[in-house]
Amino acid sequence: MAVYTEVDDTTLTEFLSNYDIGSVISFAGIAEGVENSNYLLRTTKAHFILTLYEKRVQADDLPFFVELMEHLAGKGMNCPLPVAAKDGSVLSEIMGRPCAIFTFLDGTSSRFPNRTKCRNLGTALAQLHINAEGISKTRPNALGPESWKSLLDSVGSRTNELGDDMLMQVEKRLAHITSNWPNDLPRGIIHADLFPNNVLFMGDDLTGLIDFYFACEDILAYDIGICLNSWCFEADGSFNMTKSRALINGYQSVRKLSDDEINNIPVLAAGSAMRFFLTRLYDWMNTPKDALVSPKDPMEYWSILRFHQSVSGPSAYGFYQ
Ligand SMILES: Nc1ncnc2c1ncn2[C@@H]1O[C@H](COP(=O)(O)OP(=O)(O)O)[C@@H](O)[C@H]1O
Ligand SMILES: N[C@@H](CCOP(=O)(O)O)C(=O)O
Repeated sequence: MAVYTEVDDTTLTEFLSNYDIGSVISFAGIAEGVENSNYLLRTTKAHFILTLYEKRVQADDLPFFVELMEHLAGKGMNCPLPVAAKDGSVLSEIMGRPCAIFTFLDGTSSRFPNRTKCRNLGTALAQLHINAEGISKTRPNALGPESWKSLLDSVGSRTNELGDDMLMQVEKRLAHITSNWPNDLPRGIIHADLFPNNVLFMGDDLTGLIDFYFACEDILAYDIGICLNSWCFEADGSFNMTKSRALINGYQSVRKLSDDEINNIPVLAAGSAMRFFLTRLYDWMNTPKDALVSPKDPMEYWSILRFHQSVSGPSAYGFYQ
């Protein structure tokens, strides 16, 4: 379960005395998630989420994430709002970790979202891209293409534990992606981790976007690649073009893609698959066997990557049909 840092009752009570959010009814660690520790905090006033930042989140980036969530919520998007303490601050510290309290969003995530949810996700993604314009802070993508080679090198020959010649194969595919990477597509703030577990629904209605801790400035259409990979592949590894078309149509109902963006979808989706393959590979090799959180399978993203490098063009995703 994703609770890396336990919070004891005395520390919690002292911490909450800085907020005007009612008295605690219950406080429990949340099993989902892999990056941070999250607690569901129920008080006499409302439900909240207490997040303690762990692993990949840099404390210096927190003001950007907080501004982004406040900015998007201000534009009417359903994303968590940071809750200010009595002194007006939203970022704090507990058990030696940076932390913040957020509003709780209703809804549940789906492991295998249907076509309607895919369309609604596409619409929300485009709204996020447009609504994020104008925020004052920015953040480069710490996990962008220029970071991939050093991530792979940090695992090195242990990559071959995944299969014969795996290191060489990854290097070859990585070189192919980076040498074809587009550098003149529209850029903006992207979510960069909008997997189904980070999107909440009631029925098929999208009720919330969460987990903005990989958000950064990058190619907008790269975010579509991330979503195609995490929303449109079935449990058996097959690509579902009906879902892909729905996602893309939802996106384009808000923000039209240029031909240049569309033609680059295969390489952007392959790059996204490479990024998640590499972080999963790193975690696979570096997570202690007795850790509370199980690392995710890198090979799932290897097979997704191979799909994108085998397609003949954007029609494989439902474009121009
Ligand atoms: N604001 C929120 N409202 C409702 N549930 C939330 C909220 N933030 C987090 N959660 C719950 O906590 C889980 C883990 O959160 P997440 O941000 O994905 O963690 P991590 O950053 O560790 O991946 C989510 O799957 C969701 O169940
Ligand atoms: N989505 C990433 C891992 C990050 O997990 P999250 O719970 O923060 O979305 C992956 O699947 O590799």
